[in-house]
Amino acid sequence: MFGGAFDPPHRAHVALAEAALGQLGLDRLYVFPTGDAWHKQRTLSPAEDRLAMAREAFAELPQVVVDDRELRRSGPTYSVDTLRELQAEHPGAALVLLMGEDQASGFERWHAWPEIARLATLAVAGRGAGEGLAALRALPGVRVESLQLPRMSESATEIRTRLAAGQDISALVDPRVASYIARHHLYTPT
Ligand SMILES: Nc1ncnc2c1ncn2[C@@H]1O[C@H](COP(=O)(O)OP(=O)(O)OP(=O)(O)O)[C@@H](O)[C@H]1O
Ligand SMILES: O=C(O)c1ccc[n+]([C@@H]2O[C@H](COP(=O)([O-])O)[C@@H](O)[C@H]2O)c1
Repeated sequence: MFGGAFDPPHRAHVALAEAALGQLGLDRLYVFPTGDAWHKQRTLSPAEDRLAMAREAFAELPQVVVDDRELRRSGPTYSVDTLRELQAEHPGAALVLLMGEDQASGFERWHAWPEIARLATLAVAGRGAGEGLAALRALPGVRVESLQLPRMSESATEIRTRLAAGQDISALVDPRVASYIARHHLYTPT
């Protein structure tokens, strides 16, 4: 499972998914655009736009299923709820939760994290100096895998900032995502 605001999805998200598919031998990767991101300060772009962009961004990875259930769920989005559902739908499957290191550093603040740790192995991609991974490994009962991929500086924040300033984002996102953003006038001052 790979969850995120995907506001917008960018090249690092896709590289992380590819690395996980290859290195962990995943049969399938469910991508979940977040519904109500209780842990983020800002209001996210509309669900339909983030879902459509995620579908475009991951379109070339046949093992990826972009799933809208977190967008349809009411109340705050908790990954533990999604993992419980996946476990019920795929009895006996070994579940893996992907995340970047910035999320790993705050994992002990996630809702019901000990249950998440029982339900899934956490696979973490580097994004900082390594302290997020160390913090995660120090938590009791957490199974951690480290994904090997070059450090990528892309962030959705940078993309939104560049668009607001009228700058080019073509190096940071899939061309189909760039086209969706342009057609729907996303992230530009009105
Ligand atoms: N450059 C990156 N390297 C590694 N992991 C990343 C990177 N960008 C995003 N991720 C991970 O992808 C997941 C979804 O991230 P999200 O959709 O919030 O993107 P973001 O670029 O972090 O967004 P924002 O800048 O708006 O906070 C998170 O687990 C995050 O850690
Ligand atoms: O379940 C939680 O409590 C929880 C707390 C923080 C983050 N998450 C999930 O982690 C994923 C990445 O979050 P973000 O902020 O990087 O987009 C996304 O699927 C969030 O729903 C989940």
